Amino acid sequence: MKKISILGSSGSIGKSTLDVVRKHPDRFKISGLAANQRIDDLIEQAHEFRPTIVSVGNRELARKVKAQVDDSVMVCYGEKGLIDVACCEEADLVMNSVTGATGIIPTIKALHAGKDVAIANKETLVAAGCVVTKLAKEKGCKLIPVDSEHSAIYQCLNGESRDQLSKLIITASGGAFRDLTKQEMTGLRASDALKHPNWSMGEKITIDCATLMNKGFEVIEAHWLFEVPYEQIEVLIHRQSVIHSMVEFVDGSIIAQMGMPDMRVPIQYALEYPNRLKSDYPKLDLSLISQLNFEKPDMARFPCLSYAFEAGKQGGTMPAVLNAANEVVNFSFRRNEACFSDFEKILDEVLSSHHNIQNPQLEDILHADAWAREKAELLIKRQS
Ligand SMILES: NC(=O)C1=CN([C@@H]2O[C@H](COP(=O)(O)OP(=O)(O)OC[C@H]3O[C@@H](n4cnc5c(N)ncnc54)[C@H](OP(=O)(O)O)[C@@H]3O)[C@@H](O)[C@H]2O)C=CC1
Ligand SMILES: CC(=O)[C@@H](O)[C@H](O)COP(=O)(O)O
Ligand SMILES: [Mn+2]
Repeated sequence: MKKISILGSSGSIGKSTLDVVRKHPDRFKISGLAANQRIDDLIEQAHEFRPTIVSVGNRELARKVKAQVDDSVMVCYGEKGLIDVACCEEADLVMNSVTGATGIIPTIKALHAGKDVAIANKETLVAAGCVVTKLAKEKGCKLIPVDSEHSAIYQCLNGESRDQLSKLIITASGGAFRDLTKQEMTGLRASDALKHPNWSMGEKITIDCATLMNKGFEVIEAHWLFEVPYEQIEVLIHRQSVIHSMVEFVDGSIIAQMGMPDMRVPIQYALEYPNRLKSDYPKLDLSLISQLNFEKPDMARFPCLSYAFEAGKQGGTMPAVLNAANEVVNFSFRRNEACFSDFEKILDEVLSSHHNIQNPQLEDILHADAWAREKAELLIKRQS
């Protein structure tokens, strides 16, 4: 039995992870669960999966949870609670599926505690990839990709020699605005951006898909996970989201991983890696798909993708700044306090006024993150 702690159990990835666990009671057991605000979901999960520790966003919510779960369950809260769940003694593997830079410290603490981490929380790798990947190596812990593209690449690289890799090809649906001109995108709101063509996910990532920032983050994520230079990472729009990503080798062969757009597949692969378990998830029937389309991304319509390539290449604290400023604009956009064109404008302004620090320590990253949030918030306030 592998014991798993889930950070972000009330979210989209968290719930899909619990569904995988539910389907394989002989293989997985839940040791800890952490949510933030959605305590009703967490309480229900605690009743079903019987973790030894749970955590929620604050003390008041923890008090409510305590009154409704078994006495034996330890109930924590806040930043420390998230860390306590990540480091709980029982856990063999931590699924990090919180959103945003909140995931950085719990990932680091889990690795320090010797846990393998299944990493869905891409913002941790974007902002602190240098620190986290180095630490995982030092501690001999696995950092297993959950993001569908990175799981695909992980599978394509299985058994291959790294020096024969020629490039990674990360596929992208193109997001909700893929068929619109730049002009048509200006007036659009969060409710429009939330209509992802292929995947059902949390709101923050779905908005990031509409700006192609999600794809930009995935480029940086791939750079750190697979130690591949940015010049060897390509993005390809593939509107069906059936090929989850590809790897090209020096002989010109391309290996692709395919499947239905269902996150339970990469999640299950991460939980059971390097083995595969039987599943009853809907299978891909290629005879029902009349065509697979591919096109180059349009950086002029989607400047966030080029910001990410640029920030990744500059390295240092630049990706942390990009991530933090994006979190602020994304949040404001969802509250109708920023418009779609603010992603381009505000991120450009924050990035160009940042004094980059190369080879950053964790403190430099956290400091850059805080600086970028403040700067982006100020810019949004100023223009409204
Ligand atoms: N959804 C998907 O298919 C994919 C997601 N990812 C990545 O996985 C991560 C999660 O995405 P997704 O599941 O869609 O997001 P959701 O918004 O659905 O879920 C986020 C989860 O994180 C929790 N959370 C947020 N902030 C805190 C905090 N401060 N402390 C504790 N818990 C917190 C939420 O708690 P609560 O709801 O209780 O407030 C919720 O459980 C993101 O980094 C995303 O980029 C990557 C690939 C695919
Ligand atoms: C499911 C998943 O991995 C998401 O990160 C996905 O990549 C979103 O789709 P697009 O970014 O291709 O729109
Ligand atoms: Mn993805």
